[in-house]
Amino acid sequence: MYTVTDPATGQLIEEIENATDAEVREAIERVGNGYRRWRDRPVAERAAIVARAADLFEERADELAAVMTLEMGKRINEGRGEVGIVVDIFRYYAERGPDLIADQPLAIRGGSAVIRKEPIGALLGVMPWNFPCYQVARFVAPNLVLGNTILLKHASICPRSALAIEKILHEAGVPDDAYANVFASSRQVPMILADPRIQGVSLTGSEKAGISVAAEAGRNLKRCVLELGGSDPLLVLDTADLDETVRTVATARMRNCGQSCNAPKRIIVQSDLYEEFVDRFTKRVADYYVPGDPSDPSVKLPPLASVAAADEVAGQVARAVEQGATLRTGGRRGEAAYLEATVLTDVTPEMDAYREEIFGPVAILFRAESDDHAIEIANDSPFGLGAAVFGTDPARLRRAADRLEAGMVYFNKSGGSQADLPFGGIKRSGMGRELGPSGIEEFMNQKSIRL
Ligand SMILES: O=CCCCC(=O)O
Repeated sequence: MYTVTDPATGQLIEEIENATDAEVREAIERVGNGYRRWRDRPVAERAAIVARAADLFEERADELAAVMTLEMGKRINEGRGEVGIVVDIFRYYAERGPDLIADQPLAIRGGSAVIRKEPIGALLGVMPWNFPCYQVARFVAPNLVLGNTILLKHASICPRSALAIEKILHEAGVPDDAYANVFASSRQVPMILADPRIQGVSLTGSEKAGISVAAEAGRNLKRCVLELGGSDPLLVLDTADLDETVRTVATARMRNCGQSCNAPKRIIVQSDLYEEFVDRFTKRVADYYVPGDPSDPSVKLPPLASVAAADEVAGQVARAVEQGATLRTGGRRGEAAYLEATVLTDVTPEMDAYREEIFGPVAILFRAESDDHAIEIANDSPFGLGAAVFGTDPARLRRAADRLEAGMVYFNKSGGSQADLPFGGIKRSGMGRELGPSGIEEFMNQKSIRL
């Protein structure tokens, strides 16, 4: 069942039946048959359609933000911000896409060749609830410009976002056999991947979902991009302005109610700053991140996306405390899907919280005795999505960046996607890249033509 439940009140608003197997098969057939027609249209036409989609997303930013607030509790202003990134992504691929997929001449021994950049077919996208519009955009925009067609299975708590996105794409001129939303269940994903018309899958989601989709993709020899969890480290090596660093780090951790794969979930602070940092950070979190109605633009801490998500995170916090961590602030569940913003310290490698991802408004602070120690703690994780280093000495920042096991490193800033910068991780954070030039290459046939 796809459901709309307001996480701020717990009220069930709408239920939508899952698609039947016959409906899923019909959708596969549609995007499978539509592939050659879409691929054969000139790239300039596909890019113009993607540019029109950008305009429509921009026009409907308020409407989309309101849908996200209702479905998964996103703060209304963050929803508008998310749609802003979506617009950038569609515009980036509309403008840069045609060049990114132009023939690439290659001098080779004994002659010359050209790398022709072609689409591969119909693709499946399996998308999560934390950024209902952005996650779809970074998969869909490059692939539509390239000439692939798309079957989209959105998260079961975001059916209205899924339909609003489909409507925009169709109104922009994407034919309904080039993009189709399907309310499939996770159990129908293997059947979709087994179909010969589907050539690849992109999943953003949990490690568990990644393992199951990767296994099906492997069994069926389908290409796959996985953007999974993270427990990103943020290193504070030194600072010229502690209050500003504290504010920036707290904002990064609490953004989207802490439900970002690339949020800085482990904050590692040099020992000479540690005590002061912990005090000021705890005060900032306790005073500023007061829970409230996500549709009120002045509210800083919305509910989590669902009661189940809030229960899970509250359970992780309780277990950490049982295992010996210090709870500096927060930790209590509120009504519906609310959970107080939380700060934990004294988390040790023996505790579950040391290694697992905590997908909610919970910051864990660690003390490091040196840069090397900070890097050692940062790398002691099964994940490798992003990392951030804060400091004033460019040489120390660069040295840390060289040694951090992560797909992305940011200096004096934490995460924050941008259309032209590749995004992705290593280790258990997944494989492949989205956004930037790399994002259009994942489902591309780089055909070698020996002239
Ligand atoms: O959950 C991952 C999405 C990242 C969003 C962002 O960087 O803005």
